[in-house]
Amino acid sequence: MLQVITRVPAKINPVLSVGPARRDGYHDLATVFHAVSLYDEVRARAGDDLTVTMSGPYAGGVPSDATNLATRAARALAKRAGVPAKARVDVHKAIPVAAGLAGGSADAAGVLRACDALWELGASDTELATVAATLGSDVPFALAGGTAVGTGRGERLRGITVGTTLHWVLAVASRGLSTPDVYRRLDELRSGVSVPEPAVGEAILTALAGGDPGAVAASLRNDMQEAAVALRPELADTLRAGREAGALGGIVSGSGPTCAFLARDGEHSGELAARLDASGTCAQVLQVTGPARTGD
Ligand SMILES: C[C@](O)(CO)[C@H](O)COP(=O)(O)OP(=O)(O)OC[C@H]1O[C@@H](n2ccc(N)nc2=O)[C@H](O)[C@@H]1O
Ligand SMILES: Nc1ncnc2c1ncn2[C@@H]1O[C@H](COP(=O)(O)OP(=O)(O)OP(=O)(O)O)[C@@H](O)[C@H]1O
Repeated sequence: MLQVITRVPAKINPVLSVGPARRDGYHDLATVFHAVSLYDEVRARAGDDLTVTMSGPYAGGVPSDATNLATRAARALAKRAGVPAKARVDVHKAIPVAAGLAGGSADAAGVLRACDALWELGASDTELATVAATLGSDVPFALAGGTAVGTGRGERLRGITVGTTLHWVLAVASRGLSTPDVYRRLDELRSGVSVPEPAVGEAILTALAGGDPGAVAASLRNDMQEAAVALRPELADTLRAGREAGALGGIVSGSGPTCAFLARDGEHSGELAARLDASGTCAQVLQVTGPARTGD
C-alpha cells in the first residue's frame, strides 16, 4: 500500500462524572464522549524506519521525541503485531494541544488505523482498542468516534445514537492545561468529602436520543469544571460570555481549558460564535457539529 490517510475528530464530554481517586492513580469515570467535526489527519507511507512529522496550525507545542503519542502508537502496534515499525507518518494538527479535546489521543488512534492498513495487519476493532487503551484513557473512544458512554477510566465504551446533528461553538484558550494537574486539583477540592460512584444519569441519554438541543443543554455536567476554573479563573468569564451570548448551555470540555457551548441550529451557532468572539474572553472560536466519524 502506498499511502493511507485517516481523519480523527476531537471530542467533548457533555457529561463527565468522576469518582474517587483509585489506587493506581486513575479515577473511575462515567462519561458521554461526543466526537465533533474538528479533525487531525494522519498520513502513513512506507519507510525504511519510523519517522513522525507534525504539520498544521497546532504542530508546535507537541513533543517531537519518542513521547509523541503518534510515535508511541506506531511502536505499540508494531510490537503487538510482531512487525518492524517502519512508516513515514505525518500528522496534520488542527486540534489545539492540551485543550481538553483529546487531540493527542486522536493522533494515536489515527496512527493505529493508518498503520494497521499500511502494514496490512487486518487487526480487529477489539485488538486495536486493546492497544489504544495502553496509550491513554481517551484513545479507545478516538478510534471509535461518534457518541458513546465511557466507563472504567474511560476505555470501556458503549456506542449510543444521537437523534440530531448538534451544533457546538468551542472557545479555545491561549494556553493549555495539564490533564493530571486538573485531576489533582479536583482531588484537593474534594478532600474530606465522600465522593459517590460516577454515573451518567438518564437525562442526557434521553435528551441525546430525542435530538432535543434544549434538553441536551439542560443535562450538561462536568465534575472537572470547578477544578479547571480554579486553575484558570478566567474560564469563568468565558463561560459567562457564552451564556450572555445566548448559548443554550455551556461547559468546560473534559479537563479544559476549552469551553463548549451548545447552539439551537447552524444559524444560531454562527450568531453565538460571532458574539463570543466579540467578547474577547478566548483566543479562538470554532463552530463544529457532532457526532463526527473517525475514518477516511
Ligand atoms: C479528562 C478526560 O479527557 C475525559 O475524557 C480523560 O479522563 C483524560 O484522558 P487521557 O488524557 O487519555 O488520560 P491518560 O493519558 O490516560 O492519563 C493521564 C493522567 O490523567 C489522570 N487520569 C486520567 C484518566 C482517568 N480516568 N483518571 C485519571 O486520574 C491520571 O493522573 C493519568 O496519569
Ligand atoms: N500527538 C500529540 N498531540 C498533542 N499532544 C501530544 C501529542 N503527543 C504527546 N502529547 C503531549 O500530551 C499532552 C496532552 O495533549 P492533548 O492535546 O492530547 O491534551 P488534551 O486534549 O487535554 O487531552 P485529553 O482531553 O485526552 O485529556 C500535551 O501537552 C503534549 O505534551
